[in-house]
Amino acid sequence: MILLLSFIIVLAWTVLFRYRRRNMYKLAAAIKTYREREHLPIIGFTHKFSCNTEDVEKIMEDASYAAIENNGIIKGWGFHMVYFLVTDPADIEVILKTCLEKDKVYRFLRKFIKNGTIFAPVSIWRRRRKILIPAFSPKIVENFVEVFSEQSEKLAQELIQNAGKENIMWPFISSYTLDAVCETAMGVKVNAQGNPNTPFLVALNHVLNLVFKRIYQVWLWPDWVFQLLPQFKEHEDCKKIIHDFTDTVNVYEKGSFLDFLIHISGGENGYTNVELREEVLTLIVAGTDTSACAIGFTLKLLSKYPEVQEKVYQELVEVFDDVERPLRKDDLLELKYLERVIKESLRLFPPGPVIGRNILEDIKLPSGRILPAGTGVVVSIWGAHRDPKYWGPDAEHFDPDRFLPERFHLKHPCSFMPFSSGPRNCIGYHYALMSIKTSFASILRRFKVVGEPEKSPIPKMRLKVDIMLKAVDGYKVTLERRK
Ligand code: HEM
Repeated sequence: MILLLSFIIVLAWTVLFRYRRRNMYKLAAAIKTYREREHLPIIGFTHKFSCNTEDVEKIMEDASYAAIENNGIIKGWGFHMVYFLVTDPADIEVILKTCLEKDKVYRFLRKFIKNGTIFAPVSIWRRRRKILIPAFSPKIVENFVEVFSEQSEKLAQELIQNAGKENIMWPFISSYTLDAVCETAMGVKVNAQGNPNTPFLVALNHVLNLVFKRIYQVWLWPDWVFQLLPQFKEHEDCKKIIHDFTDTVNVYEKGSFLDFLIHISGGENGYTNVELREEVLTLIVAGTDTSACAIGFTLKLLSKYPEVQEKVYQELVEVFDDVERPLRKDDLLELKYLERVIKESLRLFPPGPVIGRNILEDIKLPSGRILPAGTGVVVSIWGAHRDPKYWGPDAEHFDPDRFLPERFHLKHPCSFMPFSSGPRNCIGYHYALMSIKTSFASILRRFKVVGEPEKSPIPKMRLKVDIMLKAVDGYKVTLERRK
Protein backbone atom coordinates (compact mmCIF):
# COMPACT_ATOMS: atom_id res chain seq x y z
CA MET A 1 0.00 0.00 0.00
CA ILE A 2 2.76 2.43 1.00
CA LEU A 3 4.63 1.47 -2.14
CA LEU A 4 1.59 2.12 -4.31
CA LEU A 5 0.96 5.46 -2.62
CA SER A 6 4.58 6.52 -3.10
CA PHE A 7 4.36 5.50 -6.74
CA ILE A 8 1.21 7.58 -7.25
CA ILE A 9 2.77 10.61 -5.54
CA VAL A 10 5.93 10.41 -7.66
CA LEU A 11 3.87 9.94 -10.82
CA ALA A 12 1.59 12.88 -9.99
CA TRP A 13 4.59 15.07 -9.17
CA THR A 14 6.29 14.11 -12.46
CA VAL A 15 3.16 14.82 -14.51
CA LEU A 16 2.72 18.20 -12.81
CA PHE A 17 6.41 19.04 -13.23
CA ARG A 18 6.29 18.24 -16.94
CA TYR A 19 2.98 20.05 -17.38
CA ARG A 20 4.41 23.23 -15.88
CA ARG A 21 7.34 22.99 -18.26
CA ARG A 22 5.29 22.12 -21.34
CA ASN A 23 6.21 25.36 -23.13
CA MET A 24 9.90 24.62 -22.59
CA TYR A 25 9.60 21.06 -23.93
CA LYS A 26 7.60 22.26 -26.95
CA LEU A 27 10.13 24.93 -27.92
CA ALA A 28 13.12 22.66 -27.24
CA ALA A 29 11.61 19.93 -29.42
CA ALA A 30 11.94 22.23 -32.44
CA ILE A 31 15.74 22.02 -32.19
CA LYS A 32 17.68 18.93 -33.23
CA THR A 33 19.15 16.72 -30.50
CA TYR A 34 22.85 15.96 -30.66
CA ARG A 35 23.46 12.19 -31.15
CA GLU A 36 19.82 11.54 -30.28
CA ARG A 37 20.15 7.77 -30.44
CA GLU A 38 22.78 7.83 -27.68
CA HIS A 39 20.46 9.67 -25.27
CA LEU A 40 18.96 7.24 -22.73
CA PRO A 41 15.57 7.52 -21.02
CA ILE A 42 15.61 9.87 -17.99
CA ILE A 43 19.39 10.36 -17.82
CA GLY A 44 19.68 11.61 -21.41
CA PHE A 45 23.30 12.21 -22.46
CA THR A 46 24.81 12.44 -18.96
CA HIS A 47 26.24 8.89 -19.02
CA LYS A 48 28.54 9.92 -21.88
CA PHE A 49 30.39 12.15 -19.44
CA SER A 50 31.82 9.34 -17.34
CA CYS A 51 35.10 10.03 -19.12
CA ASN A 52 38.28 12.05 -18.76
CA THR A 53 38.84 15.70 -19.66
CA GLU A 54 40.38 14.74 -23.02
CA ASP A 55 37.18 12.93 -24.02
CA VAL A 56 35.07 15.84 -22.83
CA GLU A 57 37.06 18.07 -25.16
CA LYS A 58 36.28 15.67 -28.02
CA ILE A 59 32.54 15.85 -27.19
CA MET A 60 32.75 19.66 -27.08
CA GLU A 61 34.45 19.67 -30.52
CA ASP A 62 32.09 17.11 -32.04
CA ALA A 63 28.96 18.83 -30.70
CA SER A 64 30.25 22.16 -32.06
CA TYR A 65 30.70 20.67 -35.54
CA ALA A 66 27.23 19.09 -35.29
CA ALA A 67 25.80 22.52 -34.39
CA ILE A 68 27.60 24.15 -37.34
CA GLU A 69 25.99 21.57 -39.64
CA ASN A 70 22.60 22.27 -38.07
CA ASN A 71 22.68 26.02 -38.80
CA GLY A 72 24.51 26.90 -35.62
CA ILE A 73 22.54 25.19 -32.86
CA ILE A 74 22.04 21.75 -31.30
CA LYS A 75 20.64 20.54 -28.02
CA GLY A 76 21.29 17.82 -25.47
CA TRP A 77 19.51 16.85 -22.29
CA GLY A 78 19.91 14.93 -19.06
CA PHE A 79 17.33 14.39 -16.31
CA HIS A 80 15.23 17.58 -16.17
CA MET A 81 17.89 19.77 -17.79
CA VAL A 82 18.07 20.93 -21.39
CA TYR A 83 21.18 22.61 -22.81
CA PHE A 84 21.62 24.25 -26.21
CA LEU A 85 25.02 24.56 -27.81
CA VAL A 86 25.24 27.57 -30.12
CA THR A 87 27.89 28.41 -32.71
CA ASP A 88 26.12 30.95 -34.92
CA PRO A 89 27.70 34.40 -34.29
CA ALA A 90 24.47 36.39 -34.79
CA ASP A 91 22.65 34.18 -32.26
CA ILE A 92 25.66 34.31 -29.91
CA GLU A 93 25.64 38.12 -29.95
CA VAL A 94 22.03 38.22 -28.74
CA ILE A 95 22.61 35.52 -26.11
CA LEU A 96 25.65 37.28 -24.67
CA LYS A 97 23.83 40.61 -24.60
CA THR A 98 20.63 39.37 -22.98
CA CYS A 99 21.50 36.31 -20.87
CA LEU A 100 23.92 37.75 -18.34
CA GLU A 101 23.36 35.19 -15.60
CA LYS A 102 26.10 32.52 -15.60
CA ASP A 103 24.95 28.93 -15.80
CA LYS A 104 24.08 27.11 -12.58
CA VAL A 105 27.14 24.86 -12.85
CA TYR A 106 29.43 27.81 -12.11
CA ARG A 107 28.29 27.52 -8.50
CA PHE A 108 31.00 24.88 -8.07
CA LEU A 109 33.65 27.44 -9.04
CA ARG A 110 32.15 29.93 -6.63
CA LYS A 111 32.97 27.54 -3.82
CA PHE A 112 36.58 28.67 -4.04
CA ILE A 113 36.40 31.90 -6.06
CA LYS A 114 33.37 33.17 -4.10
CA ASN A 115 31.57 36.14 -5.63
CA GLY A 116 34.43 37.63 -7.64
CA THR A 117 33.31 39.37 -10.86
CA ILE A 118 33.92 36.47 -13.19
CA PHE A 119 31.37 33.98 -11.85
CA ALA A 120 29.18 36.20 -9.65
CA PRO A 121 25.38 36.30 -9.97
CA VAL A 122 24.22 39.38 -11.93
CA SER A 123 22.94 41.14 -8.80
CA ILE A 124 26.49 41.14 -7.38
CA TRP A 125 28.39 41.29 -10.68
CA ARG A 126 26.95 44.57 -11.99
CA ARG A 127 28.38 46.80 -9.26
CA ARG A 128 31.69 44.96 -9.07
CA ARG A 129 32.30 45.19 -12.80
CA LYS A 130 31.58 48.93 -12.74
CA ILE A 131 34.34 49.40 -10.17
CA LEU A 132 36.78 47.12 -11.97
CA ILE A 133 36.38 48.56 -15.50
CA PRO A 134 38.38 51.84 -15.05
CA ALA A 135 41.27 49.85 -13.58
CA PHE A 136 41.63 48.09 -16.95
CA SER A 137 41.59 51.16 -19.21
CA PRO A 138 44.35 51.01 -21.88
CA LYS A 139 46.04 54.03 -20.20
CA ILE A 140 46.43 52.16 -16.91
CA VAL A 141 47.34 48.86 -18.52
CA GLU A 142 50.06 50.46 -20.70
CA ASN A 143 51.97 51.25 -17.52
CA PHE A 144 52.37 47.54 -16.87
CA VAL A 145 54.59 46.94 -19.90
CA GLU A 146 57.68 47.51 -17.79
CA VAL A 147 56.59 44.70 -15.44
CA PHE A 148 55.75 42.37 -18.34
CA SER A 149 59.12 43.12 -19.86
CA GLU A 150 61.06 42.50 -16.65
CA GLN A 151 59.17 39.28 -15.91
CA SER A 152 59.61 38.10 -19.51
CA GLU A 153 63.36 38.61 -19.22
CA LYS A 154 63.27 36.45 -16.10
CA LEU A 155 61.34 33.83 -18.04
CA ALA A 156 64.00 33.84 -20.74
CA GLN A 157 66.73 33.42 -18.09
CA GLU A 158 64.86 30.43 -16.57
CA LEU A 159 64.57 28.91 -20.02
CA ILE A 160 68.29 29.34 -20.80
CA GLN A 161 69.00 26.78 -18.09
CA ASN A 162 66.69 24.34 -19.83
CA ALA A 163 67.69 24.99 -23.43
CA GLY A 164 68.59 22.16 -25.78
CA LYS A 165 66.22 19.60 -24.32
CA GLU A 166 62.53 18.89 -24.59
CA ASN A 167 60.59 20.78 -21.91
CA ILE A 168 57.04 20.78 -20.65
CA MET A 169 56.50 24.52 -20.90
CA TRP A 170 53.41 24.85 -18.68
CA PRO A 171 55.22 25.40 -15.32
CA PHE A 172 57.47 28.08 -16.87
CA ILE A 173 54.76 30.03 -18.64
CA SER A 174 52.13 29.81 -15.90
CA SER A 175 54.65 31.03 -13.34
CA TYR A 176 55.48 33.93 -15.68
CA THR A 177 51.78 34.89 -15.96
CA LEU A 178 51.29 34.51 -12.19
CA ASP A 179 54.31 36.72 -11.43
CA ALA A 180 53.07 39.31 -13.93
CA VAL A 181 49.51 39.37 -12.57
CA CYS A 182 50.61 39.59 -8.93
CA GLU A 183 53.10 42.36 -9.60
CA THR A 184 50.75 44.43 -11.78
CA ALA A 185 47.56 43.85 -9.83
CA MET A 186 48.92 43.84 -6.31
CA GLY A 187 52.36 45.36 -6.67
CA VAL A 188 53.79 42.25 -5.03
CA LYS A 189 56.68 40.17 -6.36
CA VAL A 190 55.81 36.53 -5.62
CA ASN A 191 58.75 35.12 -7.58
CA ALA A 192 56.91 32.04 -8.80
CA GLN A 193 59.45 31.83 -11.62
CA GLY A 194 62.14 30.96 -9.15
CA ASN A 195 59.97 28.00 -8.12
CA PRO A 196 58.06 26.49 -11.07
CA ASN A 197 56.28 24.11 -8.70
CA THR A 198 54.80 26.99 -6.73
CA PRO A 199 52.12 25.39 -4.49
CA PHE A 200 49.57 27.98 -5.62
CA LEU A 201 49.93 26.94 -9.28
CA VAL A 202 49.83 23.23 -8.48
CA ALA A 203 46.72 23.79 -6.33
CA LEU A 204 45.04 25.98 -8.97
CA ASN A 205 45.58 23.35 -11.66
CA HIS A 206 44.29 20.58 -9.45
CA VAL A 207 41.22 22.42 -8.19
CA LEU A 208 40.22 23.49 -11.71
CA ASN A 209 40.45 19.85 -12.76
CA LEU A 210 38.36 18.68 -9.77
CA VAL A 211 35.74 21.39 -10.26
CA PHE A 212 35.47 20.78 -13.97
CA LYS A 213 34.93 17.06 -13.40
CA ARG A 214 32.20 17.98 -10.94
CA ILE A 215 30.59 20.23 -13.55
CA TYR A 216 30.32 17.57 -16.26
CA GLN A 217 29.65 14.56 -14.01
CA VAL A 218 26.16 15.23 -12.64
CA TRP A 219 26.41 12.46 -10.04
CA LEU A 220 29.01 14.66 -8.27
CA TRP A 221 26.61 17.61 -8.01
CA PRO A 222 25.00 16.93 -4.61
CA ASP A 223 27.28 18.29 -1.89
CA TRP A 224 26.66 15.27 0.33
CA VAL A 225 27.95 12.91 -2.41
CA PHE A 226 31.01 15.03 -3.14
CA GLN A 227 31.82 15.32 0.55
CA LEU A 228 31.96 11.54 0.88
CA LEU A 229 34.67 11.26 -1.78
CA PRO A 230 38.47 11.64 -1.41
CA GLN A 231 38.27 14.47 -4.00
CA PHE A 232 36.52 16.63 -1.41
CA LYS A 233 39.58 16.67 0.85
CA GLU A 234 41.80 17.44 -2.13
CA HIS A 235 39.41 20.25 -3.09
CA GLU A 236 39.48 21.73 0.41
CA ASP A 237 43.29 21.44 0.63
CA CYS A 238 43.71 23.25 -2.69
CA LYS A 239 41.20 25.91 -1.64
CA LYS A 240 43.20 26.56 1.51
CA ILE A 241 46.49 26.87 -0.40
CA ILE A 242 44.86 29.28 -2.87
CA HIS A 243 43.24 31.44 -0.19
CA ASP A 244 46.41 31.51 1.94
CA PHE A 245 48.33 32.62 -1.13
CA THR A 246 45.90 35.45 -1.99
CA ASP A 247 45.99 36.57 1.61
CA THR A 248 49.77 36.89 1.49
CA VAL A 249 49.71 38.91 -1.74
CA ASN A 250 46.71 40.95 -0.72
CA VAL A 251 48.98 43.74 0.30
CA TYR A 252 48.29 47.38 -0.37
CA GLU A 253 51.05 48.79 -2.57
CA LYS A 254 51.23 52.24 -4.13
CA GLY A 255 50.73 52.32 -7.91
CA SER A 256 49.23 48.85 -8.20
CA PHE A 257 45.82 47.91 -9.51
CA LEU A 258 44.79 47.20 -5.98
CA ASP A 259 45.89 50.67 -4.95
CA PHE A 260 43.73 52.04 -7.73
CA LEU A 261 40.79 49.82 -6.78
CA ILE A 262 41.00 50.82 -3.15
CA HIS A 263 41.20 54.44 -4.21
CA ILE A 264 38.20 54.40 -6.54
CA SER A 265 36.20 52.08 -4.37
CA GLY A 266 36.79 54.27 -1.35
CA GLY A 267 33.40 55.95 -1.57
CA GLU A 268 30.32 54.61 0.07
CA ASN A 269 29.67 52.38 -2.95
CA GLY A 270 33.21 50.99 -2.90
CA TYR A 271 34.51 47.48 -2.29
CA THR A 272 34.44 46.10 1.21
CA ASN A 273 37.52 44.21 2.43
CA VAL A 274 35.83 40.89 1.66
CA GLU A 275 34.95 42.03 -1.87
CA LEU A 276 38.48 43.27 -2.43
CA ARG A 277 39.89 39.90 -1.41
CA GLU A 278 37.50 38.13 -3.79
CA GLU A 279 38.41 40.42 -6.68
CA VAL A 280 42.11 39.89 -6.09
CA LEU A 281 41.57 36.13 -6.27
CA THR A 282 39.43 36.60 -9.40
CA LEU A 283 42.10 38.61 -11.18
CA ILE A 284 44.77 36.08 -10.31
CA VAL A 285 42.67 33.12 -11.47
CA ALA A 286 41.25 34.87 -14.57
CA GLY A 287 44.61 36.29 -15.61
CA THR A 288 47.04 33.44 -14.96
CA ASP A 289 45.94 30.25 -16.74
CA THR A 290 44.15 31.99 -19.65
CA SER A 291 47.22 33.89 -20.80
CA ALA A 292 49.47 30.89 -20.09
CA CYS A 293 47.30 28.70 -22.36
CA ALA A 294 47.51 31.32 -25.11
CA ILE A 295 51.32 31.42 -24.82
CA GLY A 296 51.48 27.61 -24.74
CA PHE A 297 49.36 27.09 -27.86
CA THR A 298 51.28 29.79 -29.74
CA LEU A 299 54.59 28.13 -28.81
CA LYS A 300 53.29 24.77 -30.09
CA LEU A 301 52.10 26.36 -33.35
CA LEU A 302 55.46 28.08 -33.88
CA SER A 303 57.21 24.75 -33.36
CA LYS A 304 54.94 23.13 -35.95
CA TYR A 305 55.31 25.89 -38.54
CA PRO A 306 59.00 26.98 -38.63
CA GLU A 307 58.41 29.30 -41.61
CA VAL A 308 55.91 31.33 -39.54
CA GLN A 309 58.38 31.39 -36.64
CA GLU A 310 61.14 32.67 -38.93
CA LYS A 311 58.91 35.58 -40.02
CA VAL A 312 58.21 36.47 -36.38
CA TYR A 313 61.93 36.30 -35.65
CA GLN A 314 62.79 38.58 -38.60
CA GLU A 315 60.22 41.10 -37.37
CA LEU A 316 61.80 41.02 -33.90
CA VAL A 317 65.29 41.51 -35.36
CA GLU A 318 64.04 44.55 -37.26
CA VAL A 319 62.22 46.12 -34.32
CA PHE A 320 65.03 45.51 -31.82
CA ASP A 321 67.91 46.25 -34.26
CA ASP A 322 69.31 42.87 -33.25
CA VAL A 323 70.19 44.27 -29.82
CA GLU A 324 69.39 42.39 -26.58
CA ARG A 325 67.46 45.12 -24.83
CA PRO A 326 64.22 44.92 -22.81
CA LEU A 327 60.99 45.61 -24.65
CA ARG A 328 59.49 49.12 -24.47
CA LYS A 329 55.84 50.11 -24.82
CA ASP A 330 56.27 51.46 -28.40
CA ASP A 331 57.79 48.18 -29.60
CA LEU A 332 54.46 46.43 -29.08
CA LEU A 333 52.81 48.46 -31.84
CA GLU A 334 55.55 47.41 -34.27
CA LEU A 335 55.14 43.69 -33.67
CA LYS A 336 52.29 43.35 -36.14
CA TYR A 337 53.05 39.89 -37.51
CA LEU A 338 53.50 38.50 -33.99
CA GLU A 339 50.08 39.91 -33.13
CA ARG A 340 48.54 38.15 -36.14
CA VAL A 341 50.13 34.87 -35.04
CA ILE A 342 48.75 35.26 -31.49
CA LYS A 343 45.27 36.11 -32.79
CA GLU A 344 45.27 33.11 -35.11
CA SER A 345 46.38 30.95 -32.19
CA LEU A 346 43.50 32.37 -30.09
CA ARG A 347 41.11 31.65 -32.94
CA LEU A 348 42.08 28.00 -33.34
CA PHE A 349 42.72 27.30 -29.67
CA PRO A 350 40.64 29.72 -27.57
CA PRO A 351 41.70 29.30 -23.90
CA GLY A 352 38.04 29.68 -22.86
CA PRO A 353 36.41 27.42 -25.48
CA VAL A 354 32.85 27.65 -24.13
CA ILE A 355 30.72 29.96 -21.98
CA GLY A 356 27.67 28.75 -20.05
CA ARG A 357 24.68 31.05 -19.49
CA ASN A 358 21.26 30.59 -17.94
CA ILE A 359 18.09 31.31 -19.92
CA LEU A 360 15.72 33.07 -17.54
CA GLU A 361 13.05 33.99 -20.09
CA ASP A 362 12.23 32.86 -23.64
CA ILE A 363 14.50 34.55 -26.15
CA LYS A 364 14.01 34.73 -29.87
CA LEU A 365 17.29 34.47 -31.78
CA PRO A 366 18.04 36.22 -35.09
CA SER A 367 17.99 32.78 -36.73
CA GLY A 368 14.31 32.51 -35.74
CA ARG A 369 14.80 29.80 -33.11
CA ILE A 370 13.52 30.36 -29.58
CA LEU A 371 15.49 29.37 -26.48
CA PRO A 372 12.96 28.62 -23.76
CA ALA A 373 13.17 29.87 -20.18
CA GLY A 374 14.49 27.34 -17.68
CA THR A 375 17.20 25.93 -19.96
CA GLY A 376 20.94 26.51 -20.25
CA VAL A 377 23.02 27.62 -23.20
CA VAL A 378 26.61 26.78 -24.04
CA VAL A 379 28.17 29.38 -26.33
CA SER A 380 30.83 27.56 -28.32
CA ILE A 381 33.64 29.99 -29.05
CA TRP A 382 35.46 26.99 -30.51
CA GLY A 383 32.61 26.45 -33.01
CA ALA A 384 32.21 30.14 -33.93
CA HIS A 385 35.95 30.28 -34.66
CA ARG A 386 35.90 27.29 -36.99
CA ASP A 387 32.67 27.79 -38.92
CA PRO A 388 33.47 27.69 -42.66
CA LYS A 389 30.48 29.95 -43.31
CA TYR A 390 32.41 32.76 -41.58
CA TRP A 391 36.03 31.70 -42.05
CA GLY A 392 35.91 30.05 -45.49
CA PRO A 393 36.69 26.49 -46.56
CA ASP A 394 40.15 26.78 -44.95
CA ALA A 395 38.69 27.61 -41.52
CA GLU A 396 40.78 24.86 -39.89
CA HIS A 397 44.07 26.06 -41.42
CA PHE A 398 46.67 27.92 -39.40
CA ASP A 399 47.01 31.13 -41.41
CA PRO A 400 48.06 34.21 -39.38
CA ASP A 401 47.73 36.44 -42.45
CA ARG A 402 43.98 36.09 -42.39
CA PHE A 403 44.30 38.86 -39.76
CA LEU A 404 45.99 41.23 -42.27
CA PRO A 405 43.90 44.44 -42.40
CA GLU A 406 43.24 43.96 -46.11
CA ARG A 407 42.00 40.39 -45.56
CA PHE A 408 40.32 40.68 -42.18
CA HIS A 409 36.70 41.51 -42.90
CA LEU A 410 34.65 39.72 -40.25
CA LYS A 411 31.20 38.82 -41.52
CA HIS A 412 30.03 39.15 -37.93
CA PRO A 413 31.89 40.60 -34.89
CA CYS A 414 31.14 37.46 -32.85
CA SER A 415 32.81 35.15 -35.35
CA PHE A 416 36.08 36.08 -33.56
CA MET A 417 35.63 36.39 -29.81
CA PRO A 418 38.34 34.67 -27.75
CA PHE A 419 37.61 37.28 -25.06
CA SER A 420 33.83 36.81 -25.37
CA SER A 421 31.44 39.65 -26.24
CA GLY A 422 28.73 41.77 -24.67
CA PRO A 423 28.47 43.30 -21.18
CA ARG A 424 30.26 40.36 -19.49
CA ASN A 425 33.17 40.14 -21.89
CA CYS A 426 36.76 39.84 -20.69
CA ILE A 427 38.05 43.02 -19.12
CA GLY A 428 41.66 41.82 -19.36
CA TYR A 429 41.77 41.85 -23.17
CA HIS A 430 44.42 44.60 -23.64
CA TYR A 431 46.31 43.41 -20.63
CA ALA A 432 46.50 39.84 -21.93
CA LEU A 433 47.61 40.77 -25.44
CA MET A 434 50.38 43.02 -24.08
CA SER A 435 51.60 40.41 -21.64
CA ILE A 436 51.57 37.61 -24.25
CA LYS A 437 53.33 39.69 -26.91
CA THR A 438 56.00 40.81 -24.47
CA SER A 439 56.75 37.23 -23.44
CA PHE A 440 57.29 36.23 -27.08
CA ALA A 441 59.59 39.17 -27.70
CA SER A 442 61.84 37.77 -24.96
CA ILE A 443 61.55 34.07 -25.84
CA LEU A 444 61.82 34.19 -29.61
CA ARG A 445 64.78 36.58 -29.76
CA ARG A 446 66.81 34.06 -27.76
CA PHE A 447 65.45 30.69 -28.78
CA LYS A 448 64.28 28.72 -31.74
CA VAL A 449 61.18 26.77 -30.76
CA VAL A 450 61.55 23.25 -32.11
CA GLY A 451 58.97 20.48 -32.32
CA GLU A 452 57.58 18.10 -34.88
CA PRO A 453 56.89 20.15 -38.02
CA GLU A 454 53.31 19.79 -39.22
CA LYS A 455 53.02 18.78 -42.88
CA SER A 456 49.39 19.79 -43.12
CA PRO A 457 48.15 23.39 -42.74
CA ILE A 458 45.74 21.98 -40.14
CA PRO A 459 47.51 21.82 -36.78
CA LYS A 460 46.79 18.69 -34.80
CA MET A 461 47.14 18.53 -31.03
CA ARG A 462 45.85 16.35 -28.23
CA LEU A 463 43.59 18.61 -26.19
CA LYS A 464 41.68 18.53 -22.94
CA VAL A 465 39.31 20.90 -21.13
CA ASP A 466 40.02 21.78 -17.49
CA ILE A 467 37.63 24.75 -17.49
CA MET A 468 40.20 26.05 -19.94
CA LEU A 469 41.34 24.45 -23.16
CA LYS A 470 44.80 22.96 -22.67
CA ALA A 471 47.30 20.77 -24.55
CA VAL A 472 47.50 17.29 -23.02
CA ASP A 473 51.31 17.27 -23.24
CA GLY A 474 51.70 20.47 -21.16
CA TYR A 475 53.02 22.29 -24.28
CA LYS A 476 56.13 20.21 -24.85
CA VAL A 477 58.74 21.84 -27.11
CA THR A 478 62.52 22.09 -27.34
CA LEU A 479 64.13 25.50 -27.15
CA GLU A 480 67.39 25.89 -29.05
CA ARG A 481 69.56 28.85 -28.12
CA ARG A 482 70.01 31.39 -30.94
CA LYS A 483 73.41 33.02 -31.35
C1 HEM B 1 44.36 35.12 -23.34
C2 HEM B 1 43.91 35.54 -22.18
C3 HEM B 1 42.46 35.62 -21.79
C4 HEM B 1 41.36 35.06 -22.38
C5 HEM B 1 41.30 34.18 -23.61
C6 HEM B 1 40.21 35.45 -21.58
C7 HEM B 1 38.92 35.08 -21.86
C8 HEM B 1 37.83 35.39 -21.08
C9 HEM B 1 36.49 34.91 -21.30
C10 HEM B 1 36.07 33.97 -22.43
C11 HEM B 1 35.71 35.43 -20.32
C12 HEM B 1 34.25 35.09 -20.07
C13 HEM B 1 33.32 36.12 -20.53
C14 HEM B 1 31.89 35.69 -20.54
O1 HEM B 1 31.38 34.97 -19.67
O2 HEM B 1 31.23 36.14 -21.48
C15 HEM B 1 36.55 36.27 -19.48
C16 HEM B 1 36.11 37.01 -18.40
C17 HEM B 1 36.93 37.73 -17.58
N1 HEM B 1 38.29 37.92 -17.70
FE1 HEM B 1 39.44 37.17 -19.18
N2 HEM B 1 40.65 36.24 -20.55
C18 HEM B 1 42.01 36.38 -20.64
C19 HEM B 1 42.83 37.11 -19.80
C20 HEM B 1 42.40 37.85 -18.74
C21 HEM B 1 43.26 38.64 -17.88
C22 HEM B 1 44.77 38.78 -18.08
C23 HEM B 1 42.46 39.19 -16.91
C24 HEM B 1 42.84 40.10 -15.76
C25 HEM B 1 44.04 40.33 -15.34
C26 HEM B 1 41.11 38.74 -17.16
C27 HEM B 1 40.02 39.09 -16.40
C28 HEM B 1 38.72 38.69 -16.65
C29 HEM B 1 37.58 39.05 -15.81
C30 HEM B 1 37.63 39.90 -14.54
C31 HEM B 1 36.45 38.47 -16.40
C32 HEM B 1 35.01 38.57 -15.91
C33 HEM B 1 34.26 39.64 -16.65
C34 HEM B 1 32.81 39.76 -16.22
O3 HEM B 1 32.16 38.76 -15.90
O4 HEM B 1 32.34 40.90 -16.19
N3 HEM B 1 41.11 37.94 -18.27
N4 HEM B 1 37.83 36.23 -19.96
